[in-house]
Amino acid sequence: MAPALTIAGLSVFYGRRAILENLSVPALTGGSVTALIGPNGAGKTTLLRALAGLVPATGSIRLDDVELTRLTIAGHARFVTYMPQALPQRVALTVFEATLSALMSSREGGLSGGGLSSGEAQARALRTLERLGIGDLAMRGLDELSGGQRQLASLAQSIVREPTVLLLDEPTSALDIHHQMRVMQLVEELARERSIIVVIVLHDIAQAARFARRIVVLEQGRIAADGSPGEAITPETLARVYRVEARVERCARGFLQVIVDRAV
Ligand SMILES: Nc1ncnc2c1ncn2[C@@H]1O[C@H](COP(=O)(O)OP(=O)(O)OP(=O)(O)O)[C@@H](O)[C@H]1O
Repeated sequence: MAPALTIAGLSVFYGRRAILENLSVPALTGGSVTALIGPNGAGKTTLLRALAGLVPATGSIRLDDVELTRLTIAGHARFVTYMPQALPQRVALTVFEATLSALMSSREGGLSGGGLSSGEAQARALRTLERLGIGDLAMRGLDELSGGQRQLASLAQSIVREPTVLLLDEPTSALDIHHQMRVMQLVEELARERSIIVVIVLHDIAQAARFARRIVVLEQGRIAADGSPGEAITPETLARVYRVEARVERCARGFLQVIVDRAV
């Protein structure tokens, strides 16, 4: 059965300020992508960090029978991989070495790489780079990559682990359109193939609608909409949450398109 992640009554404070207050999200299930969207400062990164166990939170985050809020950071890492927006990758490793070492550390932590031989682990690391279209960067140093290439290398390190829950914070923000599509296609395929629960923060609403089966719209730490792209992305929601006048239309292939006319 596909895994399910359920958030109930979740609160996160920075100092005395509530960033998320009593937030509940019905089960996010493995096998498809959920996009988390919303304006700057809405609390999207804070929510991902709470799910990854990186900020203190009260309330409940259940992954099937496991209460994640009771686990240590290392305990979280057995189930959850989080790719942050900022990429601290000025380290003296090649792209291949960094990908392999992410996979090996996940093996120690009990993730899906657990039963792999070192040959199989190397093959999986290379296959991940190839699926992301960066096989040619395998032997390049992380410290000699462009911003977009570094983002792709960082993604490789997250997805190679094939965690139960994959949290990606704006993973396509530095990428050209070819690589944006490639990443989103791969993430969607991996979710389906491995029943991974993928939660991805995106600012590109059309991209979110194209690849996510479910969209959660966050506004000032609260859920403003939650549903299929057609349910969650409406001119009314966009006006209320983003303060824009926008049209939501379907292209010839049936995908939602958002045409923003002006900020209001
Ligand atoms: N370390 C921190 N200390 C205090 N306040 C913080 C901290 N990190 C974030 N915040 C505040 O928490 C709120 C939510 O921030 P968060 O980064 O979660 O928003 P976001 O939705 O991811 O925004 P963006 O789209 O701009 O990345 C913001 O008001 C921000 O100023």
